Amino acid sequence: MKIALLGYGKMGKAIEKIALTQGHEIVIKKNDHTPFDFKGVDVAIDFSLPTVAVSHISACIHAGIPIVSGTTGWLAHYDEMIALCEEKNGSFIYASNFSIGVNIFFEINKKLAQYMAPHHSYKATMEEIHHTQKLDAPSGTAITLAEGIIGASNYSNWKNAATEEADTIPIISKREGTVPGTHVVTYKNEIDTIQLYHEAHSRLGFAQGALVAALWLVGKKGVFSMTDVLNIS
Ligand SMILES: NC(=O)C1=CN([C@@H]2O[C@H](COP(=O)(O)OP(=O)(O)OC[C@H]3O[C@@H](n4cnc5c(N)ncnc54)[C@H](O)[C@@H]3O)[C@@H](O)[C@H]2O)C=CC1
Ligand SMILES: O=C(O)C1=N[C@H](C(=O)O)C[C@H](O)C1
Repeated sequence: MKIALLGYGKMGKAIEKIALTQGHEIVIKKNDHTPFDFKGVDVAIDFSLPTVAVSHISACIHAGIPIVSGTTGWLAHYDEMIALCEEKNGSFIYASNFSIGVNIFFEINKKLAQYMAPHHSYKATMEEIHHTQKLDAPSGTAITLAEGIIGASNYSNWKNAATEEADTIPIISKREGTVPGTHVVTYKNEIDTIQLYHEAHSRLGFAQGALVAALWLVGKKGVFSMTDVLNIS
């Protein structure tokens, strides 16, 4: 496959490394606002900036190029991109986290939230730890985890702060060194504590998952998610 990397930073480079070993070709490495041309591109993968992702997704959909985006922090425009993809009969996947481990974690998180829902004495909290270069907070993964709990319980909001509000999940964000990504979901009452913990050891899982998703998307039309790609849930 001929792949366009829209954003050639830590993730773009990690994806390139795997793609080349599998015989794919990187035909675009876009790292700034310089205009580019999609000629000969089979699929595009966007890992750029929260302020840039929407222009990448929109350009790909208009050009009829399947687009996988892992950039976080632009979700205020998600519904707009879905509508555009449907209108133009495009091909689009967004995932806050492409690793298989985290996508399994997402499913367990939803199931645990269902079990915990009747037990009001437990308070849910979340912590995410990432490297100091990360621009957005909370992480996209933490937002997906919070939405998973909200969809299966009496919680109706999340807040990126410590809060005692009964209907709100507090998400604490920490930025430390080069941490690739750690997420912890905790339920606690006076009697005990239950925790779900995921720690990425490197960016390999994110990069592998994004490449799998990109190859899967070629030839398909519509808006998809990692649950479609991995056939889980
Ligand atoms: N969904 C997932 O599994 C994962 C998502 N991410 C997200 O992906 C995004 C990128 O992460 P990293 O690669 O670690 O960041 P990074 O900062 O290493 O790379 C971003 C790159 O975008 C480039 N860029 C800036 N302006 C641009 C423009 N106009 N067009 C194209 N590229 C431009 C920068 O020069 C930089 O090289 C972040 O939003 C991060 O949260 C990161 C890891 C996994
Ligand atoms: O910025 C990162 O590095 C990561 N971002 C994603 C997120 O915001 O959840 C995924 C992963 O945790 C790494």
